[in-house]
Amino acid sequence: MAAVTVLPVSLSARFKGSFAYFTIKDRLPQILTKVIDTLHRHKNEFFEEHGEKGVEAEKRAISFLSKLRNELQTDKPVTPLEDELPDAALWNQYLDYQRNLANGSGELSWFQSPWLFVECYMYRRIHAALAQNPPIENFDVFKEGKAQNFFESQEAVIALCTYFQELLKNIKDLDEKQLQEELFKLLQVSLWGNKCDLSFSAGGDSSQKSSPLQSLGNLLPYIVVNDMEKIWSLFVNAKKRNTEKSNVRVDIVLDNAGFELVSDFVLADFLLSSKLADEVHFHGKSIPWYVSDTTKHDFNWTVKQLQSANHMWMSRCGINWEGNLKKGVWVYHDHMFWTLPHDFSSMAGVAPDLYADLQKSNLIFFKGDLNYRKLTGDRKWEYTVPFHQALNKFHPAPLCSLRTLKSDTQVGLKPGQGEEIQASEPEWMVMGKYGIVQIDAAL
Ligand SMILES: O=P(O)(O)OC[C@H]1O[C@](O)(CO)[C@@H](O)[C@@H]1O
Ligand SMILES: [Mn+2]
Repeated sequence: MAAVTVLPVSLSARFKGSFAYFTIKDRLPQILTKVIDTLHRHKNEFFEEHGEKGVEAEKRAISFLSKLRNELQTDKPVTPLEDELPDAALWNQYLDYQRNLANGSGELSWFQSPWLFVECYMYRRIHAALAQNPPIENFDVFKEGKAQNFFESQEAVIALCTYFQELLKNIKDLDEKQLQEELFKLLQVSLWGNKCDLSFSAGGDSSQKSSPLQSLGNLLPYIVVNDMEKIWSLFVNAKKRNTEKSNVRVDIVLDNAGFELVSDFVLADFLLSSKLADEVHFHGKSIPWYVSDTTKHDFNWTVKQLQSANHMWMSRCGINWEGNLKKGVWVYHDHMFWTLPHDFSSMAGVAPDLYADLQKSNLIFFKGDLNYRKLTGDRKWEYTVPFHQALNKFHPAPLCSLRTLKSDTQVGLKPGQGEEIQASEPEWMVMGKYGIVQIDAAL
């Protein structure tokens, strides 16, 4: 008989004093308040664009959001979605599933439910507040914040683009060792780029201020799982095996727009320019999500911003990247699954088309904290549980998480390692100071 794996409990605000508890109690209401303020501030714009209809829609959206905030703060049951958006049925099935898991203990409230579920649910309701209210249905309440993060990171973007364009000049002459070193640097830039998300700071300033390359050495000790050597082996093996027959494909499941996205673009460009890979597939969100996550609009906007920048190397990057998209060696995808509440172990069942697509990849990078939570099911794992086990059969292809820790779940540590860091820095799992480059692949 096959062994049945017992999964640990889900993180949840029902554990008073936990990070989930503080997130739901403090941070989520703050985010909702900011969203409401944003809509207020755009009232005139809605009027100018759509007349009275625009203002009425804004009022309806605000009242829907105030009701949502009230439900959250008074720990009301999580209610089925009432809109007719294409994913509503899947959401409501998931809500039923969560209710059944709770052993029919009645309605599932905000503070009693799994954290991952209610947090995703809040963003889905924010989306509904707009999507149900034409003519402002396409307004992205987080757009301004994402743009601001990009502009405030300008110096870091310039430093990175300049470094990269210099590197490209002699990339053909680099030997294996040097290529490996450059790959490691750009992986780390993309990893630390994940510090710059906006839901963590509840929409406050979180831009990249210093030069992203200079500090890498100092940050190295904070990478608590470092599988960079394995990534290198994976590329070397993939090249050997694939020679002329088929392309080496890398996928990047994106996280935040702003500096992090630029760091992902640079990594993707490096993989092609160094010929370690032949095509890169990016996966973004189809609705505004977790304040700073990348949508198709953010993706294209960022490439355009770089292209038209008043700085030679920035614009060179933007022009090259636009070219990559036109040539089809860079491909942007979005899929409804990324904004469902399910963890990734359900992907093969819920979104078999996406799973099948990812199976074509030689290596999938998952950026950021939320993706890590979804990879590992957002559970109270022991630190030493192997990553492969926590993935709970999710394995479309070799995969790697590039994530700074902003939630209290972490697997794949050495015995005693977690306890040791905890002793010197009790908040280490939630402060965004530590990071992982964690791979699951048969090498
Ligand atoms: O952009 P990231 O790295 O996925 O982080 C999202 C953040 O939102 C959270 O879900 C907190 O609300 C944390 O897990 C994390 O801090
Ligand atoms: Mn994010």
